[in-house]
Amino acid sequence: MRVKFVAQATLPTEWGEFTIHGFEDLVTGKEHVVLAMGDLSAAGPVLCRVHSECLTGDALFSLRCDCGPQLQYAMQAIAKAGRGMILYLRQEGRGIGLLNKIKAYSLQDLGADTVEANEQLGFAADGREYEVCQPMLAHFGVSDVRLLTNNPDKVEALEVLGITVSERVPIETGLNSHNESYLAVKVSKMGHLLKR
Ligand SMILES: Nc1nc2c(ncn2[C@@H]2O[C@H](COP(=O)(O)OP(=O)(O)OP(=O)(O)O)[C@@H](O)[C@H]2O)c(=O)[nH]1
Ligand SMILES: [Zn+2]
Repeated sequence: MRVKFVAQATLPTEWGEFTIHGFEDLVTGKEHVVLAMGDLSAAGPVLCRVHSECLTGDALFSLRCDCGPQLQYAMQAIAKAGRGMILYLRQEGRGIGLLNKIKAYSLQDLGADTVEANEQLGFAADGREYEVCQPMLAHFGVSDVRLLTNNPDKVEALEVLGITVSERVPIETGLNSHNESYLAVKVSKMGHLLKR
């Protein structure tokens, strides 16, 4: 088994009451969480966000990226729908870890873009993997999702795992003057589907 469910509790937020479910990743040792709301085992695809950890954006209000606003948007959308889930995966910095992401930011301060900085450090542009999503979704009896993402690779990664992505729901938010070129590179080099 890839993950072990450990505990759950209520998590009241500004937008409504979620439940938080903690999982131990038995391959990486990471502690992942799911925020859930509503009856996930009911019929019909579940509104779902697979969010990769970004300490700087999710918790420290950084304007370098769009992660914080995307997380808030997803929580609000799920609260509005009354049903949905966020898989919060601890793969910081597209899998390279927090300290390497800070090294990458340092190279970006000198002119590299988000992809070049990773490559200069000897990493792939995106080192994330999504295998852990399959057993986490299965824990909730979910096999069909409406996925909040702009990243087609993420849709494909879930489909390869046997998860049905009935719909890709765009999550375009958080544009500011500091992340404009960063988001443009996600479109031009990483294939993200952003209209702006
Ligand atoms: N290495 C690196 N990681 C970054 C950088 N900016 C954001 N991240 C990480 O990227 C991850 C989020 O990935 P994104 O590319 O923003 O978006 P996505 O998850 O692929 O796609 P969406 O579902 O549309 O949000 C988080 O783990 C962030 O910590 C960066 O400049 N360098
Ligand atoms: Zn971020």
